[in-house]
Amino acid sequence: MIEVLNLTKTYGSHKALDNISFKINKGEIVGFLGPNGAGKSTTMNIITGFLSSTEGTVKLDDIDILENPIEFKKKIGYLPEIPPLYMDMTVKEYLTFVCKLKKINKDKIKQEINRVTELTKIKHVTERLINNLSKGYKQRVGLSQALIGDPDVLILDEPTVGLDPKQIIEIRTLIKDLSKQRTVILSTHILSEVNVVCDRVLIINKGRILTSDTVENLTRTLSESNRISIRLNVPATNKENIISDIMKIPGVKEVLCLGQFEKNTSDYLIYVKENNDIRLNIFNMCKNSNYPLLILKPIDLTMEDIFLKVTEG
Ligand SMILES: Nc1ncnc2c1ncn2[C@@H]1O[C@H](COP(=O)(O)OP(=O)(O)OP(=O)(O)O)[C@@H](O)[C@H]1O
Repeated sequence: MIEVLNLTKTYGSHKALDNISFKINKGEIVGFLGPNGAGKSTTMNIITGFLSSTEGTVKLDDIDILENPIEFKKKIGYLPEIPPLYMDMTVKEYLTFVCKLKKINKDKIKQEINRVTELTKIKHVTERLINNLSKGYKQRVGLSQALIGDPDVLILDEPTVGLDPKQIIEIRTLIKDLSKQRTVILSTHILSEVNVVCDRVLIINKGRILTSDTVENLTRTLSESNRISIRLNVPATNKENIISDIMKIPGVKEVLCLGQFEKNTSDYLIYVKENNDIRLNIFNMCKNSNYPLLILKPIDLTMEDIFLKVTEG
């Protein structure tokens, strides 16, 4: 388990982190979110031992980063936003170099490179120059170096930035696979990535942790009302009657006509008071009023909605 305890970091007179504390359990994938300048990189740099804190500490399975920095760092694999690669080395040369830096026993280096390149699925390119690899493959080489020494915790800074959609899916799948054996902290600006990859979200702003919960719980607690969108096979010229019929359903707060997206149809967004499931009522109202119902879809808060609600207070 990682424990961040009362971490404060000041740069001159500027407080970049203001007494933050959080815990991350073994095997969790946690998304670290925050606007620019929130303090994400500062936190990551302290957890990985690149920066020292002004106050507070970080513990990993009871090893304190300040008391035992070498043992602590052995347990952490870090992939910075720009992977630290030497372009004129082959993948094998580079990973051998990283093994030596991480003090892997000389006799075990070949075995270790085999292990990590199998995990990241780059075994077939180990003899190639890093410079000639695609961006997705370079990212896999970066992940491989983070995995050398089999660390318990992986810290990944924007691991999918700049990749094409196919590579993004591949790297996300890889991260999910890797997390089965270890804890992953992922800093990202791509909010949909958090939905797909993470078990939990930590939102930081102005050096303070604002919230830490599962996406599901955040969606539930932050929704002031549920929303349902419907499409009727009735032109928008009838919208006054339709809105008035929908408003008669108990639990409906507000109805907006969104316009026409298909010929002879109209779409409506219905705001419903909390804890009211009105889907059957909508269906029956449509049947009784002869409004053929083409689509009925509950709309959840997106990660963008959650992020804005939390960071804007
Ligand atoms: N070396 C430094 N000297 C002075 N101020 C710094 C230094 N590094 C960061 N800061 C400031 O500390 C605050 C937190 O910065 P940090 O880089 O941790 O934010 P971030 O959340 O990672 O932002 P981004 O998403 O833009 O990378 C910012 O206001 C930043 O300007």
